[in-house]
Amino acid sequence: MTDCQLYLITPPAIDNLDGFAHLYADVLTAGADTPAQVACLQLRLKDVTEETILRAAEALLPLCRRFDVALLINDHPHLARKAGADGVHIGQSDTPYDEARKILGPDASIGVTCHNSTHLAMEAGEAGADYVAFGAFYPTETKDVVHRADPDILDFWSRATTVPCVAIGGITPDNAAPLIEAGADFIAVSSALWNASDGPVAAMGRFAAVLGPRP
Ligand SMILES: Cc1ncc(COP(=O)(O)OP(=O)(O)O)c(N)n1
Ligand SMILES: Cc1nc(C(=O)O)sc1CCOP(=O)(O)O
Ligand SMILES: [Mg+2]
Repeated sequence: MTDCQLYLITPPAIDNLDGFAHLYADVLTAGADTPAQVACLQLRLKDVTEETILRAAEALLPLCRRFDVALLINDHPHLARKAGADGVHIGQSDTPYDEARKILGPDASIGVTCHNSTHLAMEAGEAGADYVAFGAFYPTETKDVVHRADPDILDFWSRATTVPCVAIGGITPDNAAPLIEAGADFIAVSSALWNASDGPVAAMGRFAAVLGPRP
């Protein structure tokens, strides 16, 4: 039994926004009322203009609202605010937490990358982060990762604090179980869903099976 939920991350490029929005709606429909119900979507577009990010947010936000999914924007607190998104995810080299909080206000969700460091996570948690993210747990082609994390950090973190933790990096339906068992509150997934050979909806079904029944 788990209350771990799915945290989806968009592909780094979306060529056909209408097509992607339809696919996203299908994924959310497949996940609705299942254990894998999606808690969050992070819009993570790289090497695109601010206008492109805002247009994507505008297309995806109504679907997020309809299915009660939080929309977070990667890297850009100003764009998150402009888009009316629920918050931002920032890394260690992005806008500092305090500045992001000033831009977004007290009600926004702000998540912080903490690699494999409980020290970074303590700093983020004490500053007020809504979640901390550990990774990469497995090899990934979505991003060049420097830091690798071990499930033990999830176990330690979930016993020691009440700040939610996200596990990220190469997570698939086949390798997610140790992270869920170790205490991840969310598993963040990109390529295992969007690039699944039998399609994202089928992959959603496999994540639902791994997450098991809700408590
Ligand atoms: C949930 C989650 N965790 C970690 C990251 C990585 O953030 P960052 O280190 O800023 O790297 P980029 O994603 O910006 O390339 C994330 N995006 N989401
Ligand atoms: C965006 C990102 N950040 C990571 C980190 O370790 O901080 S790993 C990663 C890629 C996540 O995509 P996939 O599920 O395709 O591996
Ligand atoms: Mg970043």
